[in-house]
Amino acid sequence: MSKIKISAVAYTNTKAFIYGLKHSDILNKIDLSLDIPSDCAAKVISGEVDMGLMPVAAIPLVPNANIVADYCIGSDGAVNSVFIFSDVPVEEIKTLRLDSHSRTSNNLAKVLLKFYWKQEVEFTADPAAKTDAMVLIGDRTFGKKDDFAFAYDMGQEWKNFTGLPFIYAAWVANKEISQEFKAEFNAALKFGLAHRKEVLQDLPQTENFDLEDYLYNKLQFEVTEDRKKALNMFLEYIEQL
Ligand SMILES: C=C(O[C@@H]1C=C(C(=O)O)C=C[C@H]1O)C(=O)O
Repeated sequence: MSKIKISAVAYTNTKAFIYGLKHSDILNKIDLSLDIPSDCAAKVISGEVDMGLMPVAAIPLVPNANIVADYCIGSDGAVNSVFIFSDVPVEEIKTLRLDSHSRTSNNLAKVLLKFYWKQEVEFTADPAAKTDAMVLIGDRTFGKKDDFAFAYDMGQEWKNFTGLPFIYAAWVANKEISQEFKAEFNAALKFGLAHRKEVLQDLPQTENFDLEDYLYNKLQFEVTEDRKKALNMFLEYIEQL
């Protein structure tokens, strides 16, 4: 049987899932690559891999997209790794630099600025551009919150806007995946989440950042009904951008 090709996010938020996959027999049935989120999306879209933990904003671009696991990268309010960092308060943001690693959070910033804060903002993907504010996600944000005049946690801002939790990345396949494989995959992810203590022990200490709080409280990993509702709402907002 040929192996199922999988791309997963290379950030700390995915370490428990990777721990689960590596401590399960499923490891022999998959071909796993770890990538930045925008590359996960590109690989699932192009068919280079069969499934990936990919930014949900890219789901509409995936042929035959289907969510194949009960777990995700989510939050209910603040997530502490998805930010708009800004020199000015949000009402004064005129220009914003997007994060080349991101697909979901770049769109979340656009949705929040347009529909929640009602700001007209010019966006750029040029990493050298000088702007009022920028989107930054993942491990590169750890401990950076106090370096900026304003730090907007977009998980929290989405909750303020909609009252809902959020889902940043989901396990999405571009083809039919067997029930048997899905069950084994879910069990491996669940095992990893149950062993976050071991995962924490292996992580390098990070200054000004509470990794335990991040892995146990800020990040939430279940695909709940409210999170699905948030996903549909988010994708509808993206269509109206
Ligand atoms: C919570 C996070 O969620 C992520 C944000 C993503 C995005 O913005 O496209 C994609 C995958 C997740 O890693 C994070 O990276 O900090």
